[in-house]
Amino acid sequence: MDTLAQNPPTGIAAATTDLSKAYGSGDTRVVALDRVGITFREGEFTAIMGPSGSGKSTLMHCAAGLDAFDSGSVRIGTTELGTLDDRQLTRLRRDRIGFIFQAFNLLPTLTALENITLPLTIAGRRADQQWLDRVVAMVGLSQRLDHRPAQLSGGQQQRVAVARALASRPAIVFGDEPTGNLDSRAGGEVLGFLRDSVRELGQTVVMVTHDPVAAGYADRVVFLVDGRLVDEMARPTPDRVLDVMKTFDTRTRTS
Ligand SMILES: Nc1ncnc2c1ncn2[C@@H]1O[C@H](COP(=O)(O)OP(=O)(O)OP(=O)(O)O)[C@@H](O)[C@H]1O
Repeated sequence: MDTLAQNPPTGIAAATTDLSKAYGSGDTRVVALDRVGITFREGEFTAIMGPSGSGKSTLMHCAAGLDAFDSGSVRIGTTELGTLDDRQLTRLRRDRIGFIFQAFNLLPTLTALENITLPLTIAGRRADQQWLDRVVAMVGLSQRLDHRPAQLSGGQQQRVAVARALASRPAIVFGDEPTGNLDSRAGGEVLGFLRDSVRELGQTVVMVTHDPVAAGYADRVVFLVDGRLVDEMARPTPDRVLDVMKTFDTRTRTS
């Protein structure tokens, strides 16, 4: 697939416009996303934060083509997800999007290298060896490529998952609490690698997190409350993020 021809550079890796989604109906209807408009620029690291139930995971899943939405639009590059059928959507996810989840989701019988290249193998694509070497070196796994997941620490396993997400050089990488299962040191390493992938490799990364320290690694933080985008912060620090989160606690308690 000639992705460049289909997707001329726009500087925008992904964007949502008036994105809305509700679960259930009648008395049990919950509006998870309420007309969310957000742009993820190429080469930028964005953290999505907000109180529990504010719609973070729903936003990520809709933006990544994992979940259907009710109205509005989502685009990856210049491709509108609403125009794709299931088969095209599956292909877009496979070819253009990288995923990192809280659980590492590695296959236990495969080596680190086989896990990293598995999505390419499934897609029938050859790895760009130079790119793969850079990614593997960046996450510090060069000496451990023959190890199986059980022979790696949690932090190392998540580094394999980071390399797997980057291996196809996707348009955008989505992480759902990627450090949720790691201690603070291993989590800090993984976040450092994600930041390096943005700084050194020009990747675009979007991460859902509860952790102000994790958000401090991002270039900007967007805040959701009750399915709405309510605030945004450039060059976040953990303290400033915490201050904003505290105002949400107060609002929730007094509403
Ligand atoms: N499958 C579902 N069925 C019904 N309601 C759902 C479903 N998934 C999410 N919701 C509701 O939609 C709202 C947003 O949920 P979502 O998981 O996106 O929030 P979140 O900010 O990611 O929460 P958390 O931080 O607790 O993971 C919540 O009120 C949640 O209860």
